Amino acid sequence: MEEKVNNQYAIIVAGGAGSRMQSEIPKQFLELKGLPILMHTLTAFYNADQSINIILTLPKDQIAYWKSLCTKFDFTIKHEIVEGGETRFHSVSNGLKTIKIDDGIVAIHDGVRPLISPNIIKESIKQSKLLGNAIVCVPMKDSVRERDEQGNRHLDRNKLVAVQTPQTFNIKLIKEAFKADYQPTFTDDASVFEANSGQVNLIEGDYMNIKITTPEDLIFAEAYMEKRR
Ligand SMILES: Nc1ccn([C@@H]2O[C@H](COP(=O)(O)OP(=O)(O)OP(=O)(O)O)[C@@H](O)[C@H]2O)c(=O)n1
Ligand SMILES: C[C@](O)(CO)[C@H](O)COP(=O)(O)O
Repeated sequence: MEEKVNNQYAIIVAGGAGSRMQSEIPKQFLELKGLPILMHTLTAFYNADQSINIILTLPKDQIAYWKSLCTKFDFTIKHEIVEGGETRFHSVSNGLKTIKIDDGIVAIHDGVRPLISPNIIKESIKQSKLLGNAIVCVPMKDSVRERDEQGNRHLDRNKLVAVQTPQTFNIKLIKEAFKADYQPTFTDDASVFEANSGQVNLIEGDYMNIKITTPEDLIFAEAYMEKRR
């Protein structure tokens, strides 16, 4: 009998230093409601679909620390650990290299977005299977301006969205896109995909799915988590 290949992957990128958080340990390991941020994130993917193969990128010098946290918190969700790279792009690239199949989907998600809901993960997987990719975003709430050497000008926010993760892709197509040389404008995976002439499909996200970047984000995240419970 032919063996059934599980072709759903998630790359959780947590290879950063968290310099804007200015904490002693990288922000992905800080505790929220008594559990390291990264454990909340991995749990959301596990709750969305237990069959997803989870790949976790970590700074090389933090791998032993993460393993010690897994023991301390008795964290048993299965995942493969991969060394992160110099930038987010390089961490994603390292994760993609460990996926040996082309026929399937991969959801790429920031480790520091622990409030992602399992329902949005499921929708992102469903739409990427139908359309080749699905990029989670939310409508802009603030008024926005563009500025450069010439000055600054109003932009129509009705045409703008704030991009979140997960960003989910057909594995073959995103691997192809990540063969590109790194550009500083590659701040997410959709921009890499688009540069390889890929049409990006947007799906509705959730304002609670914040990226924990600076200290005040921890306060919002705690409050959102409390509300969810
Ligand atoms: N070399 C890098 C840099 C970032 N990331 C990950 O990408 C996500 C989003 O990046 P960001 O919030 O900018 O994290 P940091 O790079 O850690 O933060 P900072 O820029 O403040 O140092 C995080 O989960 C981070 O760990 C990564 O995997 N590898
Ligand atoms: C991928 C991302 O979270 C989408 O909003 C964001 O672009 C990451 O940016 P950062 O420069 O790593 O903070």
